[in-house]
Amino acid sequence: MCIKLKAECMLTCNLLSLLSCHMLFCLGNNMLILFTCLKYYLFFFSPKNYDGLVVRSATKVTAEVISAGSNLKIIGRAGTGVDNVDVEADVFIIFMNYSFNTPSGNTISAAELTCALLMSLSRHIPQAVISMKDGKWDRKKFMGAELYGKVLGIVGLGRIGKEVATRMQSFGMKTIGYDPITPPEVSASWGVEQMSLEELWPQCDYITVHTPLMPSTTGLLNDTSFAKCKKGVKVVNCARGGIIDEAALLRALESGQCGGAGLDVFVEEPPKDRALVNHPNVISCPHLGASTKEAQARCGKEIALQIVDMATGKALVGAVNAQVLVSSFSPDSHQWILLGESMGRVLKACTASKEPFSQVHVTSLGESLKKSTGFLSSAAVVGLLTEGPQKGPNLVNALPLAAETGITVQTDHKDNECEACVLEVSVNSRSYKAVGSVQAGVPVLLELNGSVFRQPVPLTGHLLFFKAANSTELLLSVTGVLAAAGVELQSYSASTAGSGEQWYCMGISSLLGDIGALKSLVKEAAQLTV
Ligand SMILES: NC(=O)C1=CN([C@@H]2O[C@H](COP(=O)(O)OP(=O)(O)OC[C@H]3O[C@@H](n4cnc5c(N)ncnc54)[C@H](O)[C@@H]3O)[C@@H](O)[C@H]2O)C=CC1
Ligand SMILES: O=C(O)C(=O)COP(=O)(O)O
Repeated sequence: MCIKLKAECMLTCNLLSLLSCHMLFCLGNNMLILFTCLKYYLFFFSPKNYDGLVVRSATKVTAEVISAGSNLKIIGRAGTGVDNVDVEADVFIIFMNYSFNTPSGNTISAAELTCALLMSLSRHIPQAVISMKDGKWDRKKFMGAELYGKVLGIVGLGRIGKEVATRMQSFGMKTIGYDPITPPEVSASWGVEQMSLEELWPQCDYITVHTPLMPSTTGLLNDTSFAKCKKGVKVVNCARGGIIDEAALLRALESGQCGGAGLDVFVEEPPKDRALVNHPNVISCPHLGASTKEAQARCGKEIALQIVDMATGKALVGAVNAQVLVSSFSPDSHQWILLGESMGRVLKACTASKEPFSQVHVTSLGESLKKSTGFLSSAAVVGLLTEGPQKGPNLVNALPLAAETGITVQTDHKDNECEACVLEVSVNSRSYKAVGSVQAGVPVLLELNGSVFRQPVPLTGHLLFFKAANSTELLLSVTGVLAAAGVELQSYSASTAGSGEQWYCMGISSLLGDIGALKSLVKEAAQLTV
């Protein structure tokens, strides 16, 4: 048993050797993780086959991708920015995936590339290289300027901003900066004096941005802020395309307000509009900040360890619903989760009223299920909220989703001798109840709305439930309807004869095309596939 890996694209393969050694030996689960940095991996792989997805920045993990991944439990971002993962698409998605990233793994690499771009801008190195390859010897054209004594403005004083600052200080640059969160005394301890952006713009010879891309940082450098800068200011963007407004930058380059730009990132990658890339004062890279052997090895190792930790129940402090998710990886819990979900589906199908549930009560019975009440209730709510066979709520988002739709979920535990799960729901002040257990590794239904089944009902395959008055003809009539519809009876269980009506459950070869055919024979009927 192991985590199986599928890698897409050569760039991710170098992660793989590290990842595989961690994953293959650490886990007792059978998970399939897809590593991809292909933008359109969906066209090649069906995400529903995977338990996990590990991406770099090029793969856009959209709401569509996430909802197509019905088995998806984890999205790992082997890198810093998570702007390519749509974690806030809607409530079905917010809690669905336990999303990791490896923020410090590529800090040094991104910082070094930033410094390289700053140096290249000051001495026109890339342009000089091209000119030499053209057979020229143009010493005048590439007159540069020292970095020594110049002022570097760093917008965003997080991990990368700090590393850039300390490196550029060794060139004798004065480093000033702005960050709404990093305290000024902290940045001062590594040599960066903080000030407002209004104060910062006019002082800088060079500006480098190191913030995430967010609404508040989109277009941080725009026409207005460029106008406040020193004429000829040089800028570097190794963070995300759009933090420096691309149209404003082009205008500033053309007017000479901006003397040069070093760009590793673009709003559109690769950029279709090549005006910036082709500008003589722009030097650019195809998003290479994290593309070093060391950064990829670190990010690969970190994401692998994070996934292993998650799957083995460690390092989950502060994660929403993490315990539920962890339990879903444990083979022991798996059948109980299936039970909870199946019971939810049975009660939903067998509830005569189609009104929404207002209250759900889940009780775990038996010492060994003491710690299972949480995931049993999530699983039961998944079953209760699932509409048809299509993908709906899942273990992680079920409880928040129930709360949002006004359903109160209560849980309880009782140290009975037997192990069982009791699910009760209220609809319009009527309550419905199911009791189930796992017997010989199979989820079974023991009781439905007060009727105790003589034989536990295995909750697998196609099931037909009906409630009817106890009579000798009933079974013959029902099997007649099944036979007429070409449906085979595979198993049968009746509840103990109470007074009057009883619940029956039949395992059938396929669902009836028209359950209404039973109308004249039974009081209530429902069919479902679990
Ligand atoms: N080119 C590449 O290959 C790479 C790019 N990156 C990008 O670099 C960015 C920064 O990475 P880290 O330094 O590791 O992140 P970080 O989270 O350590 O630092 C970001 C800093 O930006 C600050 N910030 C947020 N809003 C701001 C605003 N309006 N003005 C000024 N500062 C603001 C935050 O307070 C934080 O201190 C990432 O978000 C990522 O998009 C990261 C790695 C590689
Ligand atoms: O870590 C980041 O934020 C990056 O931009 C690096 O992206 P990558 O993993 O190289 O596609």
